[in-house]
Amino acid sequence: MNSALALLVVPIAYTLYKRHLENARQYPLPPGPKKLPIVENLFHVPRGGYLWLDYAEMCRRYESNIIHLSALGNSIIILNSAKAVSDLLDKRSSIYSSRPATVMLGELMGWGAAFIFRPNDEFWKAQRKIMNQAMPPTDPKRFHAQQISSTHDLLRVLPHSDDVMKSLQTWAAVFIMDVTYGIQGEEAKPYLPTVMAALESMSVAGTPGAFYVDQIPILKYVPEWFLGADFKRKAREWAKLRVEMTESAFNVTKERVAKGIATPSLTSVALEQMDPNQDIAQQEELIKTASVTAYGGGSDTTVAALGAGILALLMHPEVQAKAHAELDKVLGPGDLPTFSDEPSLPYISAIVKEALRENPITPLAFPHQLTQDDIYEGYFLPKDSIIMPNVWSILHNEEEYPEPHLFNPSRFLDADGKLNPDIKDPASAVFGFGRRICPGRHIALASLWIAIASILACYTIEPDLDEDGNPIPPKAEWYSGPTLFNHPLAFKCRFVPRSKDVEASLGISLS
Ligand code: HEM
Repeated sequence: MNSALALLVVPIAYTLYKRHLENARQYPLPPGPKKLPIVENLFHVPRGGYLWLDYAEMCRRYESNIIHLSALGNSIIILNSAKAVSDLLDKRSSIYSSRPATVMLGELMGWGAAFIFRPNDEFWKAQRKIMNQAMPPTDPKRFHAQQISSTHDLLRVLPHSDDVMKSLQTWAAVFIMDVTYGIQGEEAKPYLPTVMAALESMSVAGTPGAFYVDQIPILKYVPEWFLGADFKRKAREWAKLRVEMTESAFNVTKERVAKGIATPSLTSVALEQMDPNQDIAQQEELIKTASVTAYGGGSDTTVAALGAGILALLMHPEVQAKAHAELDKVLGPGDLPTFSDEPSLPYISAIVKEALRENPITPLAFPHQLTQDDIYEGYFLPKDSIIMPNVWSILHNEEEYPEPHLFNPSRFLDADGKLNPDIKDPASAVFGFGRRICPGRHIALASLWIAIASILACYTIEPDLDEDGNPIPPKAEWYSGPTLFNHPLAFKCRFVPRSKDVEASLGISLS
C-alpha cells in the first residue's frame, strides 16, 4: 500500500516541483541597486572595509531584508534578517550549502581543496567527517584539560605582554596545534608566524570583490609582469605560505605516527585509522587538508573573539566590577575557575555572549552558494548565487537586542541574574548556518569561556599608562581593510593582579 502510494505521490510531487522551478523565472529578482548596462552592479558591490555595514545600509535603502546584486555574471544575494537566513540557509540547507569557487584563493593560491572553501561534494563531506570524529560536538569536555592548561599559560604571560593580541595568538595556536597535530607547548610556537601570515592572506583573498580575477576569471592568464597584474605576484607568495602551513606540522606528525610516538590528535588518529586497502596517498591528502582547515579555522577566529572580549572589558570597568563580584561569591581567594563553575557564573557566560554579539568577528559568516533556482517570498533566487548572511544585522536587531550598540552583558540575564533562555543566543548566528555551521563552535565557546573567567578571576584589566603614569583613555579600533573577518587592531592595556593569592596560584611574582 505504502509503495503504491509512493509510486503515485513521487511523480506528482516531482512534476509540481519542476513546474514550480520552470515558473520561477516569472518572479522578480530581489530589490537592489539599479543594474547598469553591461557592468550591472559591478560598482555597487562594496569593496572597502566593514562590508556588513554597507550591506545593512543597502537593505535599509531598498527597504528589504533580501537584496540582489549582479556583476559580470555573478549573482549575489544578501540576507539581512534572522528569518530569511533561517528559512534559507537552515531550512533549505540541502541547496544552500555549497561554496562559490574562487579563482584567487582556490585556484591561484591553491586553497580550493580545504573543506571550508570546497563545494558540498564528497571531498568536503569526507574532511568534515574526519574533523567531527576528532572533535565531536557531542563531547564538549574532550579538550577541557588542554584549554585550562593553555589558559593558565596565558594568565602567566598577560601581565608582561606589550602586545595583547600576539599573546592571544600564542594561546590559541598552542591549543589548536596540540589538538590538531599533537605538537605541544613551546614546540608549537615556531609554526606561528607562517600560520598568521597565511591566515591574513586568506582573509584578504577570500573577501568577495577584493580581486577582479574572481569576477573575470580569464585574468588569471595575465602574466605577472603585466600592468595591474600585481594579484598574480601576491597569489604566488601567498601560495608558498599555504604549502608551508599545510605540510610542515603534518609531516612531523606523520613521522611520529610511523615511529609510534605521536601524541593523540586529529591528524595522528586519522592517519592510524586509514584503510590499508584503499589508496594511501589519497587518504593522506584528505587528512592533511582536513587538519590544516581545522587548524586554520580555529586559530585567528578564537583570537579575534577573545581580543574583542578583552577590549570590551577594558572599555567597561563597570562590567568588570560586576564580574569580579560574581567570581568572588563562587571562588575562594586565589582559586582559578574550572568548567564545573560555569553554571554558577552566569554573568561570565553573558559577557562571552555579548562579546560575540557586539562586534561579531565573522559579520557575514562565510559565503554560501545556492545550487539550484529557488523562490522565496515572491522573489526568484537564481542557481549559483553567492549568498551572504548579514550576521552583524541579525545581532544588531533592535527588537531582539535593545540598544544594540551598547556593550551590556546583563541583556542576557533575567531578573534573578540567571541566563534568560528567551534572549537569542548570538552563537546561533556567529558560527554560521545549515550544513556549513562551524564544526569547532563548541571548542571555541569553551575556550572563550574559560579564558574570560580566568582572566577576570585573576586580573583587573586597566588602561595603559603614559610616561607620567597617567592612564591613556582606551580606544577600540578595528581592522578597516577589505575582509570578511572583523578583528580588533593591536591594543595595549595592563593586567593588574587582584590579589597576592593569584600570584601564588599561578606561581608568578609580579611585585
Ligand atoms: C569564535 C570562534 C569561531 C567563530 C566565530 C567561527 C565562525 C565560523 C563561521 C562563521 C564559519 C562558516 C559557517 C558557514 O559557512 O555558515 C565557520 C566554519 C568553520 N569553522 Fe569556525 N569559528 C570559530 C572557531 C572555530 C574553531 C575553534 C575551529 C576548529 C577547531 C573552527 C573550524 C571551522 C571549520 C573547519 C569551518 C568550515 C566548515 C565548512 O565549511 O564545512 N572554527 N566558522
